Amino acid sequence: MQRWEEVRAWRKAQRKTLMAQRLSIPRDERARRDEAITARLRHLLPAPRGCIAVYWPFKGEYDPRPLMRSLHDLGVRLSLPVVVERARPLVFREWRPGIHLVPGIWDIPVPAEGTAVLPDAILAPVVGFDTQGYRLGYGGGYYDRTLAALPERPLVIGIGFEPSWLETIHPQPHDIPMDLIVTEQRVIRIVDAAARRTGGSPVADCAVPKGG
Ligand SMILES: Nc1nc2c(c(=O)[nH]1)N(C=O)[C@@H](CNc1ccc(C(=O)N[C@@H](CCC(=O)O)C(=O)O)cc1)CN2
Ligand SMILES: Nc1ncnc2c1ncn2[C@@H]1O[C@H](COP(=O)(O)OP(=O)(O)OP(=O)(O)O)[C@@H](O)[C@H]1O
Repeated sequence: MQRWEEVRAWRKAQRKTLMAQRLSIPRDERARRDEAITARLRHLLPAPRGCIAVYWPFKGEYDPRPLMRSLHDLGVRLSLPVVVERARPLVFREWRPGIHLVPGIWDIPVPAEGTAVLPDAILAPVVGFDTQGYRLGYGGGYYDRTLAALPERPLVIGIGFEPSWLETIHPQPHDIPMDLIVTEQRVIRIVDAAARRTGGSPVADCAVPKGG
């Protein structure tokens, strides 16, 4: 599959299947999977500094709200994505427990106001992910556009349930691979994500000590 029209139609069908599958997970089973993901993320994200972009869950995504509260208590600065303009990069606005949220695009709650922050790490909910670390989202291209526009590359952590795996999403030039994928069963590090993202080699990304 090469042509974008073909890939786009295929992705649309995959989204439909994966989302229906996700929404059919029974409530107690979902709670178990959510807890397992929360436990993994607590191990991965202990730093009481830095700024992490999270999200307000909808359509059966992993619910990061318990994690958000505990990270906040640890002193981590959190932010939520806001679509300020269609087909433009996302803006991340600071979130703290109790702040005023208003319905954004698709009625997803977003901070009513607040300054834009640049996250060091982004938790990105996925509809699907593939064996090379590429993300299938809702078709808006928002995360890809945002990553392409950010001045510095944050760590991108894709979050989803095990049945969201796809062999390939048929990556296109605009698709940016994630660094880590966390599911209820495992954490997968995408070894060459950074290299594929910049088009360089992994070696070129390493700091080389001067004079030796
Ligand atoms: N919880 C959560 N919040 C999130 C995201 C997310 O994935 N999860 N987003 C992550 O991106 C952003 C919202 N994403 C959106 C993605 C697509 C469309 C949208 O309008 N889609 C078109 C279909 C496009 C196409 O198929 O060509 C539509 O529904 O008409 C809207 C919002 C920001 N907030
Ligand atoms: N950096 C970019 N600049 C301009 N357009 C982009 C960029 N990244 C993605 N797009 C466009 O956005 C659309 C994204 O489609 P794609 O199937 O990759 O979305 P997605 O990753 O599933 O969506 P989302 O990230 O919103 O959940 C495509 O039409 C693509 O051309």
